Amino acid sequence: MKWLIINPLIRSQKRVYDAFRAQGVPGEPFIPLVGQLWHMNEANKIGRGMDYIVDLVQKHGSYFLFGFGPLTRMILVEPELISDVLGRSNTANYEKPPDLINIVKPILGIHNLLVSEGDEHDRARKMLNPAFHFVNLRSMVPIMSNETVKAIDSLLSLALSTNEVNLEIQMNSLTLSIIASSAFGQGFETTPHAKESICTTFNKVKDVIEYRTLHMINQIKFLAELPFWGKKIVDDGAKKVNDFVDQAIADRRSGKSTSLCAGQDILDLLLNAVDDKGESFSDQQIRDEALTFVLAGHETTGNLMTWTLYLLMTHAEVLEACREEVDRILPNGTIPDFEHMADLQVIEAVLYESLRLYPPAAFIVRQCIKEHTIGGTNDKSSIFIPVGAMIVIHNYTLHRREDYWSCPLEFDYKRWMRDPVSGLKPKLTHPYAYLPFASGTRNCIGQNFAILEAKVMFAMLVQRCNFKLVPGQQIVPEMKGITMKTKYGLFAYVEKREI
Ligand code: HEM
Repeated sequence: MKWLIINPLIRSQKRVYDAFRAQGVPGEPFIPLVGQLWHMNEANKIGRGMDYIVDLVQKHGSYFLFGFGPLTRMILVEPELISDVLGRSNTANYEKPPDLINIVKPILGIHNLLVSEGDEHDRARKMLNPAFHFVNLRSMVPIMSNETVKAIDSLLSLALSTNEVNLEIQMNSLTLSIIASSAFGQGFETTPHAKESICTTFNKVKDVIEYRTLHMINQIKFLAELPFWGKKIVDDGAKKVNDFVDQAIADRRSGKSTSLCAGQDILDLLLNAVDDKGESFSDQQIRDEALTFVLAGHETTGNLMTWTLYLLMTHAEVLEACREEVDRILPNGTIPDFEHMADLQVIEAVLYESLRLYPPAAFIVRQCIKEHTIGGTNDKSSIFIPVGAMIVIHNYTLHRREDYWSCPLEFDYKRWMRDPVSGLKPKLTHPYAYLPFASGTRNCIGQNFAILEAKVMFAMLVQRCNFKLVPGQQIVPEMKGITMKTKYGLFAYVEKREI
């Protein structure tokens, strides 16, 4: 009892709580084991889960303490302080939180970009950074557009048979197809039933992981190891997905399968990546990294698409501006390619604004492993961060701060339009006021891929479909697993647009 609960979940959490309170950091009261979970669940039930934190910022200011179940967290929405947590000078003082590791470990292992630390992470990041430069992603644009054509066909036939369509499910399935086809190539498309079987298994495992995370099972190590609450589904599913990826790697190595595009896909890039000494990744590392891209890359981008379509359906003038641009740059149903991307400026601005109001990664968590001070050493506003402290950078609230954004709750894509002469994006009021892809050494390696993919999908959906929101729905954001989705789905009538 003492080692499982009292020490890790009560004493150590209270120690961190007291260390912050002694410095005058405001916060909600310390309640052992449950913290403010009850309040948060009540807010979630009525669709105010995200706004609950917005309200706490109103109450306490831009940093404060909050009990996420047994775990004490410091919520941070102050850009200057955030820059000290995410910035390069303090990288060595933080790690990813153990609960994130528990969440992803069953399917991705621990040797991957998302959760590895130190030299292992630095090496992999250096080896993979070049792969995600815009130019290297160029060859994958046809995979993105081909998958979107297929998804639009099935979306339209589904709409004919069922009348209303849940766009959230459709968008997540499209982005899963794109990232998996970009990661595994031919085998994914041509092996009989591989695509359906792997996607279904992957989604089933993710659903169980989501359930276990919502019920605090993944966050508490000894609970996560017990053979209950869907653990077998996760273990069996992970084995099936891993076996498939091992086969895809073996087939690519032996030349039995190739990428689905003219150039290299993600699997080729992983196979060809070398470190400073000219050494490659092992097969197990390639498998874990490929699956990490699939997990980190599909739901985030799927949610971006869902929220963007919601905003499009509720802002007629935005739809009009997008249509005008798409019909001019991609006339008569032209399929977008890499060369069109720079010209799709309204489409791009709409996506950035959507990421501001509805960031799929609604918060970023770091655990302090070496004590230090943020906010300047002598300053009255400085905060000493003790070892074990968990910092939550709450993007959803940060992106809605009145002092950093004019009319923060308005959907105004024009704030992101590039300068027509220089082509540069407008300057932010603070570099750490907008963090949909995080920042610093652990920022999102896939952000170029995500923006490219979202531009292709969004431009084609605007070009080829008419969307109308099914009236009477409540559309509210909620954290599910590690991303922010709609609480009840996003239902729309979809029709083919004549082009
Ligand atoms: C709209 C889409 C996306 C959003 C909003 C997003 C957001 C983020 C954020 C906020 C992080 C930092 C997480 C943290 O520090 O805890 C992250 C990391 C990461 N993302 Fe993304 N992501 C997106 C798409 C993608 C795609 C398409 C891929 C892969 C192709 C990807 C791969 C990764 C990986 C591997 C990491 C870990 C990087 C590291 O720690 O070195 N993401 N992402």
